[in-house]
Amino acid sequence: MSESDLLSRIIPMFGVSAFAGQGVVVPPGDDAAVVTARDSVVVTTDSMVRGRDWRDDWSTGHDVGIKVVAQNVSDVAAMGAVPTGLLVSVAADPETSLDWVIDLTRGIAFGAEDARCPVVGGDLSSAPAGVVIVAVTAFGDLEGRSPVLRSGARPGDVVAVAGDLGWSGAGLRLYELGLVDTTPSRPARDHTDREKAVSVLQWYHRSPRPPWESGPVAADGGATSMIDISDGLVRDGGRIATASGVELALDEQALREHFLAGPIELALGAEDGWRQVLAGGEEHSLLATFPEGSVPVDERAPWTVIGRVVEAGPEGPRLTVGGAVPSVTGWDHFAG
Ligand SMILES: Nc1ncnc2c1ncn2[C@@H]1O[C@H](COP(=O)(O)OP(=O)(O)OP(=O)(O)O)[C@@H](O)[C@H]1O
Ligand SMILES: Cc1ncc(C[n+]2csc(CCOP(=O)(O)O)c2C)c(N)n1
Ligand SMILES: [Mg+2]
Repeated sequence: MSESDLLSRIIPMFGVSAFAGQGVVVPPGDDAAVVTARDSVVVTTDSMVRGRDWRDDWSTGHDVGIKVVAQNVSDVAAMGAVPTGLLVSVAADPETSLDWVIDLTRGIAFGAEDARCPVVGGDLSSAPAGVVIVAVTAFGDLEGRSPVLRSGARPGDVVAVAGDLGWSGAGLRLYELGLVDTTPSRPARDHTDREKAVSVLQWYHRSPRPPWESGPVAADGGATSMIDISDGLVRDGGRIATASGVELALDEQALREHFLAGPIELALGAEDGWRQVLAGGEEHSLLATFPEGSVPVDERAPWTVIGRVVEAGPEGPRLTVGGAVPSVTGWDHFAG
């Protein structure tokens, strides 16, 4: 199949016409798309690489599509913005099956629709044997809000999370332990049955649905800093601490109660599960700080208070859990 044949299959799947009038002036198909922007534009990019970010024996093309959209939309949300457009670039070994590419496209289209955000273009390229890379760029609109940076946390603020912690990391760990779940639809959250707990965690690892709507809610509520948790609570919380020059003093009891108890502890046990709560990557939940008394009340995706911001001590900016620096550090692509 030629490149233009493939594009003529892919582009209609994005159904951009549904978004006509919502900022897309020229849809995919020309040299570039044209979109309207009312204000400063939020822009971010995040890619996935076969073998590094997913394995074909665990994830379908559809899963990869959902996940790469989620990663990008959560970065937009972590600034306090709503997503307004996506660009999708695929570099694939020509042996990659057409079915896989179509499945990937369906997953991207599903994620984009869920985020109410059009795919406005992209690129197709071939890659050496075995290589498949999917790269997404996302645009966002702050709708008049000030961007929420990593650097605004102040002593006296409370630290809160929207979404779960450790689910994706626990799902990955369960795959690594040899459990293979390919439940086709989203399983119910289960706190009593181990098999169902395994299934829901592996599902979240394959196709996360972080609470990205909570980003603008947090910004409106006066969040002083925010980040999406892609490399684990400890590493990403540490980024807020460093950027803000403060200590994030997290409450071990609150973390264990809200995030370890339940599917993670059931599926992995307390010790391994706790590591995932602290250091599991790819969760894309939102971590934010708020002035005391202004944590938003959002029933759809509640914010859970997990600690406080305090002045940095002689050790400098850092993140502590129960008063100590955790021994786990989180994900780093290059740390080996
Ligand atoms: N190759 C690069 N060239 C220029 N800037 C980069 C490059 N890679 C990353 N950055 C910038 O460095 C910062 C941190 O990047 P990183 O990918 O760690 O983002 P993140 O938000 O922490 O992670 P994630 O994207 O998984 O949520 C971002 O501002 C990003 O734009
Ligand atoms: C096969 C396979 N091995 C390991 C992982 C785990 N993993 C990959 S990237 C990442 C952090 C976020 O990266 P980024 O900062 O690039 O978004 C994590 C935890 C996986 N998903 N699949
Ligand atoms: Mg991020």
